[in-house]
Amino acid sequence: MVNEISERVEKLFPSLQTQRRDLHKYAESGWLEFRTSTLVADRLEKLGYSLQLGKEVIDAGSRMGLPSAAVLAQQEQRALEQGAIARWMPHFSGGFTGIVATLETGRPGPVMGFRVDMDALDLNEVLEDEHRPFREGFASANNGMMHACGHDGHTTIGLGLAEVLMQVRDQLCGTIKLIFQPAEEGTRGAKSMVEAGVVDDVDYFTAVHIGTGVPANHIVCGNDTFMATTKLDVRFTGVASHAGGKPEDGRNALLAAAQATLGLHAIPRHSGGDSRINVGVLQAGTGRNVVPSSATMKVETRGSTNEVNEFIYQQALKVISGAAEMHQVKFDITLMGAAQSSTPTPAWVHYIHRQAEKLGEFEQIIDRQEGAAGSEDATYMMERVKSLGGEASYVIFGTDLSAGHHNELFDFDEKVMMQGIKTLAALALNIAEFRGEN
Ligand SMILES: O=C(O)C[C@H](NC(=O)Cc1c[nH]c2ccccc12)C(=O)O
Repeated sequence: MVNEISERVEKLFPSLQTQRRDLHKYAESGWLEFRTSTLVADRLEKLGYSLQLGKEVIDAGSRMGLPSAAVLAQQEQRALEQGAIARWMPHFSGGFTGIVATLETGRPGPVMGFRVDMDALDLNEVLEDEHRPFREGFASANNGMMHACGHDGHTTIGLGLAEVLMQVRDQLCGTIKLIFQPAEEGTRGAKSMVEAGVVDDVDYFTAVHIGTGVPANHIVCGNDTFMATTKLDVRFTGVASHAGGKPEDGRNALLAAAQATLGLHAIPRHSGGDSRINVGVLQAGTGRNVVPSSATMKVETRGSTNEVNEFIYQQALKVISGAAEMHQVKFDITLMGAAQSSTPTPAWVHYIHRQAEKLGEFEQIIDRQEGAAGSEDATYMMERVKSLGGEASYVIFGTDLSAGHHNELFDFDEKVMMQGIKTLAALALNIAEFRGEN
């Protein structure tokens, strides 16, 4: 069985590479994955999956950090010009770029959910010969959007998995659910899929990432370093006035934002775990001799537990309103993204470990590892599945990187996509083992 899967996946490699490079070239940021999602839907339908699309799998009100209507419309147009398949577009229009593909095997068994993400980062790719994607003609054609976190690889893994599982469908049981999620960056998309009920029937859930500093040919079966996080946009609104003639008439939004920034970074640590705070953007003012009447900030809080993050978040709200009060300016806060902390379930991690072992191509198979803490909104899906009694994990496939994640020179060794597909396919094929039915 293992050999059969390996051979099937290896045969797919040239098409996986072509697929990944096409997605890389037409990188699309969160909620703007219009071209990507039409191609994914089309492919999955051709493979024979039943599809749920757009509003069926995305709860409109739970979307966070959605671009403006103008940007959505303009990017939809851009996608069509770049080869998006028009007949699928009505499903995704307006920022509903999510897909769930289901394969009912017709044999009794559990529902297995696999989640991949599809979005690029707001980043300009390096367009120079030192960077392979440019050298080989698949660097991003979209200014300010770049696949610099490997989600082009994740989407391709999802499509490759779909193809292989369909090939071996006679050997599968239960139901396979492939979840293609928008807007992971900024932790904006997963919650809307959870609120649409996408994972409510999933018994065994697995999300994947490539890279993240894990060496090539290593696999982490149960990554558990996720920090809970909240992302806030803050806008201060004051009153402009003559900085020389009537400074007392002004209400200084720049000072409020600056005060808030220092106050945010002075929030105490928490004995319950690690925390982070970052003011990543601060923009204010219009002219040298004008008391600044507007300021905007982009802020994120993180905590190693939901409780620690909640503490930092609540403190942050007080700091922001205190700074506004101090300078007599108005403020409003928009929640732009959020994720939870989550730990995988040990039995599922153990099962993944055994399947990875059987593949016989990993040099190291690790259950968990201490690591640089990042955040991931797949944690919403993991926590929902766990709360309903299911199993969940987050698997990392190591790979050589040309530069770190979120860097303009990021690229990965495409062979990792095969390891990803093989491992996930093995999880589905051998599920009877986990259920103790063998
Ligand atoms: O908060 C975000 O915007 C998500 C973003 N997420 C990632 O970069 C993914 C990530 C970071 N660290 C890890 C470790 C394992 C898997 C995935 C990751 C982050 O932490 O800034």
